[in-house]
Amino acid sequence: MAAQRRAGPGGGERRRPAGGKARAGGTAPGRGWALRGAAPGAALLGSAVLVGGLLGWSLPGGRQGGAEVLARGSEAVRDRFVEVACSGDYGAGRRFEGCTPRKCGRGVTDAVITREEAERIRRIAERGLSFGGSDGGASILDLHSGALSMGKHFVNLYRYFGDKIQDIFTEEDFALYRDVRRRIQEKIAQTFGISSSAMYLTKPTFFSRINSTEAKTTHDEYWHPHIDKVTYGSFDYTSLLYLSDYAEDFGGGRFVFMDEGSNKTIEPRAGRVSFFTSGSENLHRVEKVRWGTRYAITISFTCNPEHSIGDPVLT
Ligand SMILES: O=C(O)CCC(=O)C(=O)O
Ligand SMILES: [Fe+2]
Repeated sequence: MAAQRRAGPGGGERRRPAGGKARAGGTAPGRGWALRGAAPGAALLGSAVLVGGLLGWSLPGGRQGGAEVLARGSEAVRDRFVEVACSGDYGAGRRFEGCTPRKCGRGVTDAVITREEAERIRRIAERGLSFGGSDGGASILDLHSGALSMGKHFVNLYRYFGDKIQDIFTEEDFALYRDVRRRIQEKIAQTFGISSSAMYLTKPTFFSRINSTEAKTTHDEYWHPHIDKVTYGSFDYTSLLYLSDYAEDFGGGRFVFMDEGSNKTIEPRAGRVSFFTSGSENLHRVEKVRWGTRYAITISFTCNPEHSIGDPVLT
């Protein structure tokens, strides 16, 4: 799902956290939420460079109804990686040595974050989201900016609660969030052969909670095909940490890489990390959730230090 970069919600900016990585700019992260319509959809599907190298890919999950399953919910995946040819999306702008993708692809692992950690993280999301929630089926909470879905709009949780925020989140919550982010960053760096210190957390990085309630605004329309680099601009590497189980906690809601000729599906599983280069080699969508509630975090990285954001801290 994609938080929209334009159209700022009432969320606005949280006071600058002390410490953490320096953030240039300081414009409101977590602005809005919803895809830019279906704009990147069909046209990009045709033009995307998606002919994967499929290195090391031995059909682990098997085929299902015309789509290949890259990772089933019922299996614990140690390390799975599928290389795809990089699109031209990384050439036009500045290239950052040790970070800008030379190797592109998709990885899935259930071995970086434990199910127990995922459950603790999900409780943080549930707590924060309990103060708001979209009227439609898709709500977000961005711990970096404080943006929280509320009805048809967004509010800023930090502005709303002020110092009382410490009654909602604890330092341990934030420490766990930081640690999870760091381990995912290292996994991405190792997999793509880049330097972890040359990549930076970027915005939006946010929790999502999706149920089957009908969409009320475009912010609720998470299911459109999109390319993260196009939708969010600064992304070079996208990661998703799933916090609930496909077919147990919710139905529908699978993640789909839309390749020419065939789709590749990832079934969410608590503790599962899926990560991929953010260019048009990885056009994707999320199926509509049919029942239950699906929790995930989108954690995004950039190679451009100017787009870096700091970890959230309780101040
Ligand atoms: O939650 C997911 O599986 C995907 C989310 C996504 O595509 C996004 O945040 O850009
Ligand atoms: Fe996305």
